[in-house]
Amino acid sequence: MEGKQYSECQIQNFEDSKVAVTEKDPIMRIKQPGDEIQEGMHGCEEKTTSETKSWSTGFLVNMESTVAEIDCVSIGVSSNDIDLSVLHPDSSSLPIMASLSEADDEESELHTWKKLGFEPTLPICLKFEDVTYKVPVKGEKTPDANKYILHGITGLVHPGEVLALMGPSGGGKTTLLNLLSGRIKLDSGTITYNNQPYSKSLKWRIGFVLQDDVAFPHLTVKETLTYAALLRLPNTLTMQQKKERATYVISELGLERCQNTVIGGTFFRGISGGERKRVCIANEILLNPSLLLLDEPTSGLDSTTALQIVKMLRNIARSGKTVVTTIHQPSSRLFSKFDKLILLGKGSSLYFGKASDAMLYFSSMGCSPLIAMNPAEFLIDLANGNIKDKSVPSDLEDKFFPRNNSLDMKHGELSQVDVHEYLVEAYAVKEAKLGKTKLIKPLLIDAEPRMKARSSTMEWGATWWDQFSILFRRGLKERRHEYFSCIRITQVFSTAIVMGLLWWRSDASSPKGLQDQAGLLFFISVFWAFFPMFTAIFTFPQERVMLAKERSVGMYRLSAYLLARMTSDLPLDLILPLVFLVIVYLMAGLKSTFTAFSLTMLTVFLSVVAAQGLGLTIGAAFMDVKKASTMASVIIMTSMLSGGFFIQKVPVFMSWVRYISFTYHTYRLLLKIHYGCSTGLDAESGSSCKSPFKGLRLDWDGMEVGTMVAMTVGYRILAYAFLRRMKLMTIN
Ligand SMILES: Nc1ncnc2c1ncn2[C@@H]1O[C@H](COP(=O)(O)OP(=O)(O)OP(=O)(O)O)[C@@H](O)[C@H]1O
Repeated sequence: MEGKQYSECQIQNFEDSKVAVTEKDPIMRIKQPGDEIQEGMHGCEEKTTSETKSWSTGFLVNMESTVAEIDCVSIGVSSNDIDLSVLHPDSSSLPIMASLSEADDEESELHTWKKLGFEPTLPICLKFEDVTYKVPVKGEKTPDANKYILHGITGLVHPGEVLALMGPSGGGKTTLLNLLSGRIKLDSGTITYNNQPYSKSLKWRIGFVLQDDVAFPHLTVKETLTYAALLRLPNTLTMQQKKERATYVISELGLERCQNTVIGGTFFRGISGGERKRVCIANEILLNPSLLLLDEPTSGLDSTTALQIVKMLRNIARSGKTVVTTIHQPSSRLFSKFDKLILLGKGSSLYFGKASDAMLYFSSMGCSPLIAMNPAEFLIDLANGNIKDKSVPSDLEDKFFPRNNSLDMKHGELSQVDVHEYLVEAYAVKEAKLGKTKLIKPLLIDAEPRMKARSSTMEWGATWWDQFSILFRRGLKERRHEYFSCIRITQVFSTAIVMGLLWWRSDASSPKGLQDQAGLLFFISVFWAFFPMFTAIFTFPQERVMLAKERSVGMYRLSAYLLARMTSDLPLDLILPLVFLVIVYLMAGLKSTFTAFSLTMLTVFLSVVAAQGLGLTIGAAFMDVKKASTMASVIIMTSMLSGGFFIQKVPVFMSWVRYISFTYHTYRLLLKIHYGCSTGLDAESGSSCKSPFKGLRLDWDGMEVGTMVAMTVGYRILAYAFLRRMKLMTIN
């Protein structure tokens, strides 16, 4: 097949997608009789003059019939994009192509895709040359002990193309993708976007779909995408336009059927895996990125769903975007959808070029499948150094074996390392022969002025207030299940009823009864400090990944998020204590005046928000539920013991502890509300208010309230500072 696999076709007229094709080199051999049926690949390189567009194409199609030759390839064309299908100048002799109907489907999909009312995308030509990345080896003392994850990777992808990064697990695909996205810094080599290095302005133009992308499990697909649109799309669009964009993307990605279904999580079902991947892609597509990077968008999906996703990516690319995706084990049909391919093995490049040429490249060095094999399987095998069921290149044989060994013996003896080394060397020779500059000669795209022009206007998608209100609404929706969570409600109800029964109609007129009631008030202080604190501890560690992801794409300000998060939690945090107190109050017979009840309620609210602040701070400081809860239990113990109920006479050097204990302040406030300022002067304490408790002043001085308010605010400021630090750690 060598030498004849390209045809030069010129398009002279492309009205209504009808094209006239003039063939300069009419023979393109697709399949020779007796060959295994090969599944299709295509690639194209566009050359544009003022009058005509021409492509040199390499194109193989699925063929059910045994056809020796086909004269030409081509072309469904619209003004900006090309979509290849197979035609023959003499349609009467056109063989039945398995892929024809599929091409028609894609054409119509492409057509609808292009109707997207998005602003034109800035085309990005991504070029990377000699990209090397290494990490220090842990435990090695010498500064030079590094593990090379990528060695000198070179490649190029144009707008309109899909570049696949393929290779075995651990080959370095994700690392390369991260480098291309600007998330991590390369050690040597260059990565350019329209011949410019990475800059902050590009952040808005690059969409990155992570391998295990995260989404809020309790939001529906529509809610997820609408909130993302409201927060991420530029301020120049109205709220209505942003919502319309979300709706449009939902329909374009075929998510209408599941738009009202929740995303789902570990313990409850939501949308399917394929739908989830599409939601993640939709999340990035919303922004109309110029460069879309995807890490394993098809992993865990069945072959039909995976094919749908890759077709969609191809259509996205055809609408003017540059798409780079990692892929594990594509089927041959799926493989045929890629324009370019980089085959990585142990961090080295084994092939870069048109996906359709990959098999030819390896066969040109004498390495072809000996049995029927999916091209992707063949390539992954090679990248793993597995030469079984493949012809062994003579150079490889000569290099590693004496001339008189039999072939079978040789197969047995060839190690994966030998094969890998040979392929790396062979590719380096090819690169040297072709010259890297030729291999990665980019199309000239004069995008610099446009790149600069929009960079400053894309800072925040919404004003601070809008961000706050959107995040507040999203928080309410995401946690609506918690508001009606049976576990929490049962916990509070049952504790209240048990307490009410234990202190049933308690009487504070006797010293013993008074002591019992003080115990009840102390328990209320403890419960409404620890319950909200423990709930708050989980907030940031649980949302850490989501927060880091959303902040890394500049979705909102941290202050807007923090305030929205705190306020959207308040309804539940205030309703539950209210219900609790009503039950306890009625059953336990506490001071039955409206003022006493209202003040008790306010005190408990204050305790809840202060304790919540501490919980948030601990969570933000550790960002790890286990560490945070260990720390919290120590604080709780200290706070409870120094609360003033168990011990009155604390050693002087430990007396300060009580002032940072909110149990202490809450307890004292409750005592003051219920027993303070009864009559006369307290002889023992010298206070103007007579206290029924020995040595305890119960006159109002505002100290407890002041301290609790200071804690409420102070802890939140601390939490903010810790979250800011997390931002520095996780986001470039
Ligand atoms: N920060 C790091 N420190 C140490 N090793 C790392 C680091 N990042 C990546 N690696 C190693 O580099 C290699 C390539 O990792 P990478 O995640 O890029 O592979 P991959 O091809 O994407 O694999 P998979 O297909 O399984 O996701 C792996 O061996 C990985 O353990």
